[in-house]
Amino acid sequence: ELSPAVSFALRLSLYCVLCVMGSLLAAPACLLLNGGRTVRNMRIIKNVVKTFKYFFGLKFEVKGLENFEVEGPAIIVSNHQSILDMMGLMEVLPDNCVQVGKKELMYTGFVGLIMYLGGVIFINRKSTTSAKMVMSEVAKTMVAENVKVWVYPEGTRNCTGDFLPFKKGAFHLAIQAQVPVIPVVYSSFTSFYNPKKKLFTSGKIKVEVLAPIETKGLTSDDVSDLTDRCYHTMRETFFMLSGRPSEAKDSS
Ligand SMILES: CCCCCC/C=C\CCCCCCCCCC(=O)SCCNC(=O)CCNC(=O)[C@H](O)C(C)(C)COP(=O)(O)OP(=O)(O)OC[C@H]1O[C@@H](n2cnc3c(N)ncnc32)[C@H](O)[C@@H]1OP(=O)(O)O
Ligand SMILES: CCCCCCCC/C=C\CCCCCCCC(=O)OC[C@@H](O)COP(=O)(O)O
Repeated sequence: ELSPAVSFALRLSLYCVLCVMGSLLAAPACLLLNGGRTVRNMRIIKNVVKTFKYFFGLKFEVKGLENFEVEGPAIIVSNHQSILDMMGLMEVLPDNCVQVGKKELMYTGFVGLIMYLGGVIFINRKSTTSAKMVMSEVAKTMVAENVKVWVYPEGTRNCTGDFLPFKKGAFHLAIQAQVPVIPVVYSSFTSFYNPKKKLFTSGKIKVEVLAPIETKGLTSDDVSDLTDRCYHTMRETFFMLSGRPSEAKDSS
């Protein structure tokens, strides 16, 4: 038996190797089949990434996939615990959906290349003005091109077993484009993955796609309310899926 710390390092290294090799494999396929940067490449990327879970003994239990079947574009928001989230993302990713990511990810070699080819929208988190400009451009193109956009509203990875406060960008975007918000919640990883404790074992992740929240008729005045509503609904679902009592329940 390997010690947990050695096992942690090996398994995380394997994840990185899989990501790089997967990207090496998928990039030519993306270029040959679809000719360049397009959301259609996400199907190829998704099929490659969906095999990764078997290497780590991870199981996904998904509920509510039918909630993705909205007419036209939407903003999908979900909690962000770790770089492993990429597997959970690809497990449920609907067609025609791109993600918002920090621009540093573009410079990770082949992995950055595959994100670029898949149509990932890169934002500069150090410049609010430029991030907002990119996002309002997205509000226009997502409607014109019938694309869904996946945003991690916590804005950074957070594996503490609770949520960080939500940033409002995703909700501005939904209201500007007048498209529904579809929340997706992943149960806590803390029982099988904890980088601080050097823990990474096999495990089960519960995923729930929640009912779409309409934004038709809402204005910029409603952004805070919409953000709060999503935050509370998702956090309550998170505690429920993670098998812990909900604080939110007590107060409502
Ligand atoms: C084949 C094998 C392959 C293997 C590898 C494959 C790899 C990949 C395949 C693809 C997978 C890709 C996965 C990518 C995942 C990446 C995840 C990330 O990188 S998460 C980090 C980046 N994402 C985010 O940060 C999104 C969430 N953040 C926001 O929404 C933010 O609000 C912001 C970024 C837009 C701005 O942030 P910040 O500068 O911190 O400022 P704020 O405090 O949030 O806002 C300041 C005020 O501005 C208002 N605001 C925000 N947005 C808008 C807007 N669009 N219009 C108008 N106003 C806006 C906001 O409300 C604030 O005002 P206030 O008065 O305080 O309300
Ligand atoms: C030439 C450079 C070579 C570098 C090679 C790097 C290879 C990287 C390999 C595997 C990494 C897998 C990346 C999967 C994508 C997951 C994206 C992600 O989850 O990014 C974190 C980001 O959301 C939040 O950032 P912070 O938590 O604020 O930080």
